Amino acid sequence: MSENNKHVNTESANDELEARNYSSKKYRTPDGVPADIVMFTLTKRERKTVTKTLPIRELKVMLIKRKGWPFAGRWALPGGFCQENESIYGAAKRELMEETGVDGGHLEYLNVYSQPGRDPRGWIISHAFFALVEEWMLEHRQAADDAEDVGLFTIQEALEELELAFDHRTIIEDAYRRIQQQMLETTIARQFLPRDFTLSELYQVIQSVVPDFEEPNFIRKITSTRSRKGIVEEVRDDEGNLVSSNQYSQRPAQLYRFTELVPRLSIYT
Ligand SMILES: Nc1ncnc2c1ncn2[C@@H]1O[C@H](COP(=O)(O)OP(=O)(O)OC[C@H]2O[C@@H](O)[C@H](O)[C@@H]2O)[C@@H](O)[C@H]1O
Repeated sequence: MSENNKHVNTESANDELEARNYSSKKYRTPDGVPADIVMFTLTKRERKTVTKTLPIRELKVMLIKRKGWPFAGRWALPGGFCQENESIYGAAKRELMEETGVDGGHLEYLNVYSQPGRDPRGWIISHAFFALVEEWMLEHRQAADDAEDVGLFTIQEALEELELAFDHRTIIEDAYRRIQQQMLETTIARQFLPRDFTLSELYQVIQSVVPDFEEPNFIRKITSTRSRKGIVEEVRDDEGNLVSSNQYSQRPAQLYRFTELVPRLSIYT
């Protein structure tokens, strides 16, 4: 036996011994690891006006009223405990499926919430995600056994008017900041728009998530500046003619769609 092999054998014998003597029971471990989801949707209501105009779009967050202790009667994010045989992402996906009946959609990791005392039941570390879902997905939601009531709230209502459970206010604040940032730096607006849309609709969607967004040269910038050109393209019919729509305006407006291009914005360009 070579010196090298001898070394490997002793090492694995040591490992085996250590594995046999190891017990995680000797240590204090968390009492639970839930996944919480901030589910955002953009509601769309047609206005009752004579002239054609854009519908009212509002960013809403879905909350569930808790039935039992802790925080009975308070509004909370949908969430549930991760089981031993699944990943945290898997638990979040399962929760999203239970709440919306839809498999898929935009689900993204937000942050971990581990402040001691955040859950009176013990050492419970929550991993939060955010999801962008379409309003119709939430309409089909059946109230789950553990939920008393479910509601869609504006961010202002959720943060300023409701008494929320656990540290869910902080989670919602963080998620809101994240989607505002993403709305300005990525093409997530596509999650809230039909495939073909006008640039006024895109502008409105951005503003409904980032209310202080104002760009007087929006159309010129999105269609012609070097860093943004190629993110959206004009819709054309089979003959190559431009397609427009007068659904929300008196005069027909050009339709656009997002391309597959991933914008790489730099602070230097
Ligand atoms: N410590 C625990 N670990 C694993 N499963 C548990 C635990 N406590 C209860 N459960 C199981 O989970 C079920 C409760 O599930 P939910 O109602 O989904 O959980 P909830 O009470 O809402 O707890 C999740 C919430 O805790 C917060 O820390 C977190 O932010 C999340 O919103 C119970 O019926 C029970 O079967």
